[in-house]
Amino acid sequence: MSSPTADSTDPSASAPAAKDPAATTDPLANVDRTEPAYDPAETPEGDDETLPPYDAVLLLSFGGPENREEVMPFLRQVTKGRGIPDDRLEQVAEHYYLFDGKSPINDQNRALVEAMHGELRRRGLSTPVLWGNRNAAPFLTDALRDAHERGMRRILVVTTSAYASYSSCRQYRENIAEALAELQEEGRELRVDKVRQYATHPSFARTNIRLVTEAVRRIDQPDDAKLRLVFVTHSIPTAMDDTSGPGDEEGNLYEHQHDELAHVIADEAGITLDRDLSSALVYCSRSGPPSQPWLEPDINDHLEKLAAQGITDVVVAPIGFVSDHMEVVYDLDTEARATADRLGLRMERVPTVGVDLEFVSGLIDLVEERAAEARGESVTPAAWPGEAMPSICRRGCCPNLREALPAACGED
Ligand SMILES: CC1=C(CCC(=O)O)c2cc3nc(cc4[nH]c(cc5[nH]c(cc1n2)c(C)c5CCC(=O)O)c(CCC(=O)O)c4C)C(CCC(=O)O)=C3C
Ligand SMILES: [Fe+2]
Repeated sequence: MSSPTADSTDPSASAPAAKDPAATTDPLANVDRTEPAYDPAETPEGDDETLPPYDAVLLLSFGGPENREEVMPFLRQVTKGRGIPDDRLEQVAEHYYLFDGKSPINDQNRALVEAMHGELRRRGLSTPVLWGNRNAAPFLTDALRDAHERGMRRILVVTTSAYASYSSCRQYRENIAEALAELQEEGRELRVDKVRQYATHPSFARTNIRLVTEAVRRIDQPDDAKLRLVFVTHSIPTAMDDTSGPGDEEGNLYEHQHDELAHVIADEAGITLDRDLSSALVYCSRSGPPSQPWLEPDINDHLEKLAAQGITDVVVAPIGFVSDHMEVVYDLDTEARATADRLGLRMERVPTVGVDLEFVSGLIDLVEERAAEARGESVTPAAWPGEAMPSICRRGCCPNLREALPAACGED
């Protein structure tokens, strides 16, 4: 590989959150920063093992703004071509302004890139870990161009989205196809594969089980009848949920995967703690016009109902999100917490899986599994609860209901 040069897409060019005095929250307070920051541009050459056939792993995420000036351009990028009125965007922007325009998501991803690289290194692998976003710098196209500049040709993508559905899976595949087409016009040929969606990977379940179990211990409410587990995910239009899945006419895989995981977590935490833990799956961050049905109930409405039933303590577990971002720090830690306070409910928010070692180790298991598959070796994909999602998405799965667009990493 030729000697790499750092440029503006280099994630290490920005200071990590822990060193940013302007940060209003520090979601990375638990990150071990005693090791020097990982710099993908400085991957040592030598006889370290890589992971054939891949030259690099790329973390693909949603992206978020980091200051006030970036908020409206970010929101316009997210809703591009969707005709969302500016006053709706201004309303969402207010959530970001509460945090000085800085979403925690990018710092979380910088830490995750570092953690994934650390886990690869622990396994004796020197494969670089790159980072690209759909909606904010470093943009995916720029990250892939940079990889091509550095001589890389085959890239393995891991997204920060675990479940089935258009928004959580196919939309990322469309972004990859678009980026590859753009680069092809520049004469740059790259091949990109993706690890399977990991909502049904055992390490995702086990990490969430442990985090919920610890949160129940913290809340100190011994009466099962007064305590509820509240599992939360991003609401999506019911039409999007109805068509989520491998195109087998069944649909509703988005909701089903969350529901199944929520039950396993409640059961397993209950076994560990010898308690009978009741739970519900609820939603946050609904957008779209009121006339369009989205998945319900909303977490705030659910908290009202629980309080009316005499519940005093809630453990809120954001299983739909792999790290803290605006939905977590605003919709849950700000809005839902205010609702809980008003109702006199004690609320314990469970951490997201973030850079938890067991979760990160599971991601790298998936990376190794996908590489073995690409080398033509037979692999038995671990899955619990439920079934493994395919690493090459099925034709027609999780369709784009607005327009058919090319998507990478699938049969169509
Ligand atoms: C399933 C799902 C995930 C989880 C999977 C994944 O992680 O990808 C997710 C993540 C995220 N969604 C995010 C932000 C936004 N989502 C929006 C809009 C929408 N999300 C949807 C679904 C999802 N979204 C849908 C069906 C819409 C409406 C239609 C559309 O526009 O596609 C809008 C537009 C404004 C509004 O209408 O609210 C914004 C600003 C951020 C960044 C937060 C930060 O900055 O920290 C993240 C991680
Ligand atoms: Fe969203």
